[in-house]
Amino acid sequence: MNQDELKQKVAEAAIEYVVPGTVIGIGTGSTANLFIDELAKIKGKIEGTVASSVASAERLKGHGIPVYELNDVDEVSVYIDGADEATKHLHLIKGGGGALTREKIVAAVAKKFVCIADGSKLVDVLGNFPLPVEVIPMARSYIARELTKLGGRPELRAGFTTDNGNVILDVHGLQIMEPTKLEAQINNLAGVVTVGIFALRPADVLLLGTAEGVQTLGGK
Ligand SMILES: O=C[C@H](O)[C@H](O)[C@H](O)COP(=O)(O)O
Repeated sequence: MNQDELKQKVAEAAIEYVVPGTVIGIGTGSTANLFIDELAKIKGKIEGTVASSVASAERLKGHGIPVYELNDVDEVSVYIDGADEATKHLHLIKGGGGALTREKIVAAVAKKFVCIADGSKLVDVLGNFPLPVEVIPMARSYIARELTKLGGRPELRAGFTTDNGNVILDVHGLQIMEPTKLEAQINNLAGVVTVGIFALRPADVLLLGTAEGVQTLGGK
């Protein structure tokens, strides 16, 4: 099976985690898009969704699936989203598509976070994938200097603005041995909106698409 077929398998498997009659949190990216297409087949069974990006909201609406503002819902039963890297501890790097801030917010609200990814995303140590950091534009140079002090090589994502009007620094060359510590450290820099490490609030379940089938890591 190729990577797209593996993504399709985990998108299908994630349907099992949809809680009928509730609001579902929806991630961003190619794997989340496949999940949205699967969700469309059972859209009558859910109350609606909250989306972590404008792009996902548009795709959901295109399927006729209700999309609510997060501020208008009391509860998100489950958040389903992809990742750029994941460990067996369910720590993640996210933000390859630039949606990390809204993703972290919806993940924080959700009772359960189900991460869906093809098996190539599983790593022993996070950091081979350049770590996305969303930054307020006026703080870009300062934050780049601070990230360099932490051992990384930040690169501005050229020509890209987030849904929140900010820029992304992609940090190369990090070996993230202590994800929770680095997440807190980078989040504490004035001007950082969000760092793409998801370790303080890791996934609860990781569904990995492999040639042998869908593997489940973490709780049910
Ligand atoms: O900002 C984008 C998100 O964090 C995505 O979940 C991540 O980049 C993985 O995307 P894909 O499913 O396309 O590999």
